[in-house]
Amino acid sequence: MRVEIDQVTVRGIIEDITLHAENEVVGIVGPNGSGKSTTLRCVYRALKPAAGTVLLDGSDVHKRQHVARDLAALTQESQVEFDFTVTEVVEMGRLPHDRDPARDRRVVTEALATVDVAHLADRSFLSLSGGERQRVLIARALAQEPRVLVLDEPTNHLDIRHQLDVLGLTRELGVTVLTVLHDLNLAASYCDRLYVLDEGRLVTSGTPAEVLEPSLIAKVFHVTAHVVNHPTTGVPQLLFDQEVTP
Ligand SMILES: Nc1ncnc2c1ncn2[C@@H]1O[C@H](COP(=O)(O)OP(=O)(O)OP(=O)(O)O)[C@@H](O)[C@H]1O
Repeated sequence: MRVEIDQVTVRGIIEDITLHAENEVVGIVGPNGSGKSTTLRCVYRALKPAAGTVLLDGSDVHKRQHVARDLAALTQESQVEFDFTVTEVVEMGRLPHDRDPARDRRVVTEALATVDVAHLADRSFLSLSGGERQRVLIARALAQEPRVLVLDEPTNHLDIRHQLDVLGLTRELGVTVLTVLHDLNLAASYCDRLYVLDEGRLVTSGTPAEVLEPSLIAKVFHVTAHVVNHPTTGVPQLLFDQEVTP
């Protein structure tokens, strides 16, 4: 599915953001407070931009019906307030779809296994660790069988193995994935293209190799970076000096 964010402005926070993604993994990176989450909020309809549009396959997300059948979001606000079991939480992902008990069960079981939480199926969500909760929330998003997956820092709380698992999975899904990532090396490894935000504006976009170069890193993040190619994948990775530039 095609996602087009066109000249979106949220007053005082982001200005004139344009971003396109279609059946690829697109990363949004940038310093704290640069407007990454705000941009995503306009996509999953938590915010209506003051100007600009967000289109899903050409139709305005704010006017479209049944958006939850197409789009799932794992957000900074994704929470479970009550004491549901893990299975119940993941089953919530099926709510946008017409009921089909056999299929629903199969999809939920598969989602639990995919993010390695099947063994927690009967546990209370509120009793889980931070990383376990995060994986269950990812399972809920997968159970929604979205064509667009919006992820705000999906690797939060995850150990390195589960970070790699979850990001690898986003590539295998073959759907449009829009993800905010703080770890630039993970972004370089798993994203087809990156958009860099700074102070609410789009600075540049392109493939990780095009975008993640030392002068851009210095300008946007105020650190000195060296680019090395990963010895087995050849993907550019960054090594940082410890000093922070003013
Ligand atoms: N509802 C709001 N009212 C006022 N300011 C807001 C609101 N939402 C966000 N902001 C401000 O807008 C800026 C961008 O916030 P946003 O959460 O989009 O940044 P971010 O790039 O996702 O940051 P981080 O990396 O810290 O998660 C921040 O300075 C934030 O304090």
